Amino acid sequence: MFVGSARSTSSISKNALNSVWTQILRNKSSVAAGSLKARVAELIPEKRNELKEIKTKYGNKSLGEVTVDMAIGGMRGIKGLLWDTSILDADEGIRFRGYTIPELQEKLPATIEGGEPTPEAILWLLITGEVPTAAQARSITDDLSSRATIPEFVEEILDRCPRDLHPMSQLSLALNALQRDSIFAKAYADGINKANYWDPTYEDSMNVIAKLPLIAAKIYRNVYKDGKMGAIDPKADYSQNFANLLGFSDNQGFTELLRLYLVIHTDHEGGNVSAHTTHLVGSALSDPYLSLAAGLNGLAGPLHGLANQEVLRWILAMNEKLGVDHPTREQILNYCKETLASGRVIPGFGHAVLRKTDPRYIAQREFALKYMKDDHLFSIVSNLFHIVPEVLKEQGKVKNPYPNVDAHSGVLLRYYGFVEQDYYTVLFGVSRAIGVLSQLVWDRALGLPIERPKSMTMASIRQMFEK
Ligand SMILES: CC(=O)SCCNC(=O)CCNC(=O)[C@H](O)C(C)(C)COP(=O)(O)OP(=O)(O)OC[C@H]1O[C@@H](n2cnc3c(N)ncnc32)[C@H](O)[C@@H]1OP(=O)(O)O
Ligand SMILES: O=C([O-])CC(=O)C(=O)O
Repeated sequence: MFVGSARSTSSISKNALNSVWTQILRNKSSVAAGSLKARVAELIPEKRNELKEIKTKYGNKSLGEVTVDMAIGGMRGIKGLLWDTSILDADEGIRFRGYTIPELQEKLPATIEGGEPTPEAILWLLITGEVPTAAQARSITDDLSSRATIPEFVEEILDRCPRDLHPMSQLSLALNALQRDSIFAKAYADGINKANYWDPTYEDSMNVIAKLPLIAAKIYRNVYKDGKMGAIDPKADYSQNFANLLGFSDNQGFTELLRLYLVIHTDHEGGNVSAHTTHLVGSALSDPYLSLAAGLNGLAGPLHGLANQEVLRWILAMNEKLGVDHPTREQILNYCKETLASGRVIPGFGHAVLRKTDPRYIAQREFALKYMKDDHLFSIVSNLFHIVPEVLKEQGKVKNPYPNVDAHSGVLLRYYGFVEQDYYTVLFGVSRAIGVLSQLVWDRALGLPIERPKSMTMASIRQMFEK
């Protein structure tokens, strides 16, 4: 029996899986009226028609030129993906279904009066494109907590992991193991009609999102604490439950930070490594567990999500090296120059698409100004905000010298006593799941095909232009 579960967590047997799927297929009317799933079902014909119309009207139009530099340079700037849940403007930053972060903070339901919006609310928004009412957001809370169980064998796998196996590797391992219970994989094996792929994809995606706090907290409690964990409280929201499971139940500041963190990290259009990988692997009809695990393996890279652990490590290493808590401007400048001179990047700065300060950084800065303006590490982050861009600009090659989302998060988490920086990317992964799985439901609903771009050899590029 898994300690974090709200109800029996004995492994879902083959028969149980069969009956879940049979129920979904036979009893569509069991989808509660007004639920998120019912809304998705209503939107699907509309969206399929919209895509058909776009293909008919614009199918043979060009989205832009592809140069040899683009093919060699990480496909930067190539418009080659369909991704509806969010879009990034190089100067303005991210919009989630058309809304900026301040707009989300104004419009999405919160748990506390005037507080941060909830991940449940953005999940509804990302999947439907519609701002949920408080009752709709609450229905997601209830749905997720009713799905929040994990089988005993997954718990055992995590218990057997050595403590020095990186938390992101453990997360990926656990997701791959949970795949045994994929409703999509079962439905595919049973010969589901492709028109219905979205349904088990939705079920798997909601299950994954619901189970992630349990898995993530289990990893945290095993690696850094005594391995014991509380239970899901069906009355609490997703972030409160996650905070409880991690062992931060009395820390309201941390829970509120978690709400902000889990909302702003969800999605960053389709081309980033974690989103693109989830989409790519999903395009082979690998189920949501396998697709997300692949995406999170990409998130675990230091140029992507892992930068949020690297930033804090880098700041703390600076303080240790200098033997001070409040380094001067000159000391910070020299430390940045030393980092660059040793052939390393300054973590938390630069971006493949953004060309201005990341609005997710600004949202976190505002949170810090509200709740922890006198924290000494926040003052270092504020100094870096001004100093690093100067140093990077001097180099003359960095396209965006400004801070990204990862430059801030570690210092906020540490302020609330969440000090284990090697774990931070797991929080990012829990959040990113919400965005990439929302899109995955639409990938299957819209019948998007297997992804397979053309590659070139050096010889074939020469041949094209040297004839
Ligand atoms: C959630 C996220 O994933 S946000 C990004 C998190 N990652 C980081 O913060 C790591 C630090 N930043 C970086 O390494 C880069 O800015 C990236 C990976 C985010 C973007 O990479 P690119 O699109 O290739 O950046 P760009 O075109 O500006 O790179 C040009 C050169 O500047 C360098 N550069 C870019 N950012 C930095 C930086 N923060 N510090 C030092 N050098 C940098 C690149 O390494 C590259 O050098 P090279 O020509 O010798 O290979
Ligand atoms: O957009 C990117 O390439 C990286 C990023 O900020 C994210 O995925 O959140």
